[in-house]
Amino acid sequence: MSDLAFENVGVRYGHGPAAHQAVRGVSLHVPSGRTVGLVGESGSGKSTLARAVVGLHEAHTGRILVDGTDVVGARGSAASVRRTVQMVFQDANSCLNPRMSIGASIEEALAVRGRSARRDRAHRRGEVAALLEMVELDPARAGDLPMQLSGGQRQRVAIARALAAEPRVLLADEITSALDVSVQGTVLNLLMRVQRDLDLTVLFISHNLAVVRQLCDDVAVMKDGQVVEVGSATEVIDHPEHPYTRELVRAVPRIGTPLFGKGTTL
Ligand SMILES: Nc1ncnc2c1ncn2[C@@H]1O[C@H](COP(=O)(O)OP(=O)(O)OP(=O)(O)O)[C@@H](O)[C@H]1O
Repeated sequence: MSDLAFENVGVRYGHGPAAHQAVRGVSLHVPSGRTVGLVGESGSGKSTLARAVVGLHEAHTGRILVDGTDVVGARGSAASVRRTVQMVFQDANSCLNPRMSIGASIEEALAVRGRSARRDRAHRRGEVAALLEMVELDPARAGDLPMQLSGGQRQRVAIARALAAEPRVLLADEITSALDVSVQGTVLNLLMRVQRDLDLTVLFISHNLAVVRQLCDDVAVMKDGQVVEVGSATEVIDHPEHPYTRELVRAVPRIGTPLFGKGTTL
């Protein structure tokens, strides 16, 4: 378990007058072992904020604290603290080499983190098998290529790769939105189980307020690079205070309500 805190974080793209301020003065706390949802319309800065934690973008103001250590521009021991944070993306293909078996991909993630690098082959295979089992994939499939797996299975492999690093904080960026609706639930159930079993601290980015309400303890709402409302997920979604949150909640289609005029329902 680890505590993740954003203090007055700003991230911009580009420099000078043309710079685009994607994240502006965000302060947010993701307490140890809790799951916090991050919602907001497309372009509100959710991915940028998460990517700044793992160093894919540099925050130009503020601090990002993992267990009290600032990981912005981290070097040395702070860089090793940052490695306790792993991110899973919407598109599993972005982290999987199409020519590498899924077992080799997971083994690579183990080696990068120094786990297994000096162990013998049988030991490494055992670790890969355990990770595949953890994400509910048959270890006998370790030799499969990504293309031999379904989208949901590939996302499980991406989660296994992230877990190979023994993270304490997981950033989940729209991890089911590229998947068929029928498999989204199984991947989300897996995430919930893994979070509980490993006591992970999770920042869960999603457009799906119903999922956030079910999965998350708290939720933060982002608009134009800023957090405009934060609170318990049920409270914020059931009783939104900020006009923008109300708009987001209103935009969620409800079963039985007309979608495109009379007679068309979900
Ligand atoms: N690499 C980039 N270079 C320049 N601008 C970028 C870059 N990535 C994102 N942006 C801009 O920064 C803003 C925030 O984008 P970001 O992807 O963080 O939003 P988001 O809330 O995650 O959106 P989505 O829900 O669509 O993923 C947007 O205006 C976007 O166009």
